[in-house]
Amino acid sequence: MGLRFTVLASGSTGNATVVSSDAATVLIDVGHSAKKIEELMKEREISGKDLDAIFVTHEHSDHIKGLGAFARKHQLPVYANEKTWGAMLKTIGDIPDEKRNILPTDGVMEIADLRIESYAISHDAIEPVGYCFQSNGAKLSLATDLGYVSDKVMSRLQNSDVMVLESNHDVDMLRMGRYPWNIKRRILGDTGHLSNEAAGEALCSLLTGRLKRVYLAHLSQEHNLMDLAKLTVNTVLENNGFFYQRDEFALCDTYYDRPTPWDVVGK
Ligand SMILES: Nc1ccn([C@@H]2O[C@H](COP(=O)(O)O)[C@@H](O)[C@H]2O)c(=O)n1
Repeated sequence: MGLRFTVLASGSTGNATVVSSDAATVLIDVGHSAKKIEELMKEREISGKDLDAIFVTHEHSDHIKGLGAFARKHQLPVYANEKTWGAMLKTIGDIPDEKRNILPTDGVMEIADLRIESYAISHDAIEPVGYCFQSNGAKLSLATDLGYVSDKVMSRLQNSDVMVLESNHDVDMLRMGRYPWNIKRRILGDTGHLSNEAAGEALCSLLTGRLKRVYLAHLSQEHNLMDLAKLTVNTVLENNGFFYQRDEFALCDTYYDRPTPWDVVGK
């Protein structure tokens, strides 16, 4: 096997993803209570005992809500960059020194046969990152909570087999919606969240023959619908000359309240 993964939950109410290679399993973000994360994992027939480590993208509560309790309960090592550690320590409570690991913002590390690459993203957290995972020739990339896809980010995402990509909002729905203007400006800004259109535009530069599936993620419950996100992404792709068959490439759903099915990436 290359990799397998499940997005346990995705959206501003809580985020968590499990990624496994043959010899390692990691959890990325713990954005629900520890109890809820256990329940979501149980739905995919895994538990905290199956994990080797936790990786953190950034300190916003929808990414670290249950981190401290979950890491302590399962005595798991936690990886985050230095600034993120500084920003989240008060919230997550005590993590023993031997379980605290500082990961470079743009770095690579290995756990058994799982290669984990972190890369800087543009979001209004102290030093947020995305992650790419590789094993046995398979590559999975996670890119959510980013205001825009920089050239540097784009280069990290190239050659992915599968991606989890933010498609947070429909711009018109957000503009007409009930959020206060300062929040709308934040979401639409360079350190906010990717719109459906922006996700489609990013995919125009990423859709090589290798990319087989993109999970649209971190959808707003206020300003988006999965069908609308898919329609918009597809329209952007088609307007840019990208037409594909269902067996060549697919846009897939994530959910704020339940896990995606296990997806196997690569052989
Ligand atoms: N009153 C609110 C509502 C949302 N946010 C933040 O906006 C972003 C998008 O949220 P969605 O639920 O619409 O995806 C996200 O970062 C929320 O935390 C806010 O700050 N205040």
